[in-house]
Amino acid sequence: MGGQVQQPSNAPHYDHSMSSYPGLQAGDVSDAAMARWLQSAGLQHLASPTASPSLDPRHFPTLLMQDYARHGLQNFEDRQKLFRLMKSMGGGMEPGVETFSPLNYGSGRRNGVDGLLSSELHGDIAGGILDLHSIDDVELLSEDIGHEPFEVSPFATVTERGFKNESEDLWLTNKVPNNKQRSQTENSSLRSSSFEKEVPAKDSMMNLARIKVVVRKRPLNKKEIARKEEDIVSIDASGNSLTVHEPKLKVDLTAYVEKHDFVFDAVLDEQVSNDEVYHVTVQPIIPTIFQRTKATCFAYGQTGSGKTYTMQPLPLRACNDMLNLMQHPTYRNQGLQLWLSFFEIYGGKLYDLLTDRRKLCMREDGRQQVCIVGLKEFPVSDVEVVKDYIEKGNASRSTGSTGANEESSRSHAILQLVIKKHSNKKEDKGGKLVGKFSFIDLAGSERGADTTDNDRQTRIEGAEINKSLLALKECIRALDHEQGHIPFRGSKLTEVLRDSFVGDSRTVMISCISPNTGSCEHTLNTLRYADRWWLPTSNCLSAKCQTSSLAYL
Ligand SMILES: Nc1ncnc2c1ncn2[C@@H]1O[C@H](COP(=O)(O)OP(=O)(O)OP(=O)(O)O)[C@@H](O)[C@H]1O
Repeated sequence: MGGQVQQPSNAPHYDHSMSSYPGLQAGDVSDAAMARWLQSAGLQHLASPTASPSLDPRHFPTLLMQDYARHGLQNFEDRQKLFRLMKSMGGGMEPGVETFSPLNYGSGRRNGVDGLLSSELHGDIAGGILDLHSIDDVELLSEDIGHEPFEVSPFATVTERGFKNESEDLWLTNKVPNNKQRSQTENSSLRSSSFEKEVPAKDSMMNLARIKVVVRKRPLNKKEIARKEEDIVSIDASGNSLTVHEPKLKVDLTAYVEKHDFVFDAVLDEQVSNDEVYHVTVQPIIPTIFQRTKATCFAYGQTGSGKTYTMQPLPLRACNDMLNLMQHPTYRNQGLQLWLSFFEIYGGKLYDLLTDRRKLCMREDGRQQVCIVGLKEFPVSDVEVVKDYIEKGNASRSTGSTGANEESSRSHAILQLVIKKHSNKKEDKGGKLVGKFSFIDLAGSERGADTTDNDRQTRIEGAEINKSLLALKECIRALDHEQGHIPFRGSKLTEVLRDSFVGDSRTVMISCISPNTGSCEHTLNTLRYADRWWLPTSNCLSAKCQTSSLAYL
């Protein structure tokens, strides 16, 4: 995979200043030159009028970004070639294969494809693709809140300057903060909450991408450094692309490095703090929870790649922001209450992590709403209490030792924060659901393949985990393709998550990766898993949709 694509000497030169899109305009390049250029990347069939009658090669660079899915570029290898070709158009692209020399790639920053991908294109990646069903099990807040709650807010102007600039912009533009922004967001997190005095405008809330994929790279750990392992993951200065430098051997045993490029909504390097992860991923979604949204944040990745490290602080911060937002005049007298529950899926069964691992039962009601019978919800009005719940729940998780992590999670842990609206009426026993945020620390992605796991129980666990991760991917893909049938029943995990994917939902996936040479294969698998969520569909052709569709190997 990822073979070398050399830009031929007769390749057309693209003047990036020519248009808003940094490509050429129709007619600038002859068909023959374009054909040769495509041929050089193994994409000659795209230049052939018979292969794709409606594709005019002269428009090709523009189409790459805007319409390629319509023109048969769904083939995985073609997309890979296309991506490399585009990257070579961006200039400064090194050949895909380089002679291997031991060096630390992780510390270097490289020019990537950012010049090709406008900030606009980085935005609302998959708008609408999950909005298949509307659900009616949620309680709308009163008219003035449910419809235009923020227009009359005296804080609206402040919001434009405050919230939007600090957090939402990071979300919308998919930029990882630079050092200056980092210190600003760090400071903002030290203020107890961005939402204390500010509520974002409804429009800006609803403009948030429905799905966001963020990659987080952890630093090399002591063992890896002691083994003199290399850091083989370099992150581009643009903050949304990375390169994996895979060490390989030729048949004649010559060492070389194969480069694999990926583009995501955001890529966070090893220096990024948990606070920054929160600002980039979860924080912008918090206000939407008050607008009947169901949000989900996953951490996916190999054992020991930092999923738990990444996920643990997020609900705590989210609680803090939610509680602060509840105190805002807009919501203060609405009878809202925050509830917390924490359970795990282990071996296809559900256990309550806050009530001594009591076994739970999942049921569907007549409206196909998921209900976890026996799951205890705790009211939350103080962040300190949440800390205790998280610690208690994590201590109850099924863990074991693997080759990669001594305290490895063997289950999917799901912490849910639910906002309910309570009335004084007698018949209002449990309150009506307003919105929900699920935080999911998935079990290690490679559990079935860890060769040091040689006891039967661990292998069975691994098989179950792999099954559920596959099911999760299938569901997202089905939703993405707007297929009528969503295979939620493929695993307990997807059944439980069913209501979080339909209706007005927001999903953030944080792919955690280990940077060491020994994890290269798992790292590539993690990045491919995250990427393949984004297969382009005919209904997902907005310009903003294309960026992530190009994030593949
Ligand atoms: N970004 C990071 N910065 C510093 N240390 C980290 C980072 N990410 C992970 N670690 C450390 O790496 C180790 C493994 O992390 P963690 O337990 O979160 O992995 P995991 O992906 O949850 O593993 P598993 O799937 O086996 O549970 C921990 O000791 C953790 O503190």
